[in-house]
Amino acid sequence: MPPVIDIQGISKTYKGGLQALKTVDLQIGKGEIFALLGPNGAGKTTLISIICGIVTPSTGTVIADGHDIQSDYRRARSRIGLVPQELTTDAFETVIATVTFSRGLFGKAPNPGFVEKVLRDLSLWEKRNDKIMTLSGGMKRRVMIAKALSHEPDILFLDEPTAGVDVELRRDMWELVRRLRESGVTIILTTHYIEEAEEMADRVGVILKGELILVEEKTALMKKLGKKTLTLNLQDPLASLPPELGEWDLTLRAEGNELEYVFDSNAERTGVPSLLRRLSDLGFAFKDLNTRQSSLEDIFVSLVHRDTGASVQGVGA
Ligand SMILES: Nc1ncnc2c1ncn2[C@@H]1O[C@H](COP(=O)(O)OP(=O)(O)OP(=O)(O)O)[C@@H](O)[C@H]1O
Repeated sequence: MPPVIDIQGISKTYKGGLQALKTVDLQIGKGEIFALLGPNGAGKTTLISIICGIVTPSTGTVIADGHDIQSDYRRARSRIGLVPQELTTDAFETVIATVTFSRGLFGKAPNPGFVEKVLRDLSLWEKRNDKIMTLSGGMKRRVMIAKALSHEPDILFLDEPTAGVDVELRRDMWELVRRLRESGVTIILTTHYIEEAEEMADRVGVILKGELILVEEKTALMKKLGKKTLTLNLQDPLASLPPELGEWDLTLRAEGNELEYVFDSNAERTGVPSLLRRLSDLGFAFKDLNTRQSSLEDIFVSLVHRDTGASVQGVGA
């Protein structure tokens, strides 16, 4: 099946010379949930804006649902719904008028039944006659999604969909995204909440300094790069790491009360049994132990560190 979005050789240098995107090639399949991760300023919004035809690329082509976003803009754009990062709504209009008007902008015939369904799906029906300025921030964000869905797009972009919304609304949005995917909509989202990508995405792309450094199935990524951490709660605290334990990658935490060992869970020899044996030989007793699989966030942070040597800002819940 051909991809629903085909990005070939896209790059962007803004006026003034800043290269926001190096050459990006990416194909996204129909019905996929694709999460684009990256620190602030990595180029996520630039890439989304190019795919949606809002920013002109310096090189390359984007085909959305069979239509070239530049030479066949209107048809390509009509297939796409975009929920931008910024809340941009007509504050004095009612919810229903705004969403109905958005549909008209794409040349779609009026369909009050469809608008009602969108508003009900987003729990906005009760608020349909309220002016947007009177709504809470979370409700306004729902209105942005309703606007983006008003013309029945089959590709939906969500740029930081849950930034600044409470946990309950975030869960509601995840549920909505899943329902949309079940109805065949392809979803591309950018997020700073890695938990969001971990929860929902089929595939993950990591963008750093304008470069797409990795695109991978989420489960494969977590399996491949995932590490495990073994934590031992010591009976008696240690002042420092004994040199006899030098062959293991250990860290002393909690004022010497916890010994942490990070290991590759896919490796043939994890080093766990030999570590436990050595501890016992040395007479170090422990009260408890547990292991934890690394999260997508751990993986992301280590990737960013590896590539930039810098700390990651603005990442994480
Ligand atoms: N219109 C513009 N003119 C010049 N430079 C721009 C413009 N828009 C973005 N940039 C620059 O391009 C780079 C990428 O920005 P972009 O907004 O795409 O990043 P982002 O990954 O979406 O970041 P964030 O997570 O902060 O939203 C940044 O250095 C930004 O300052």
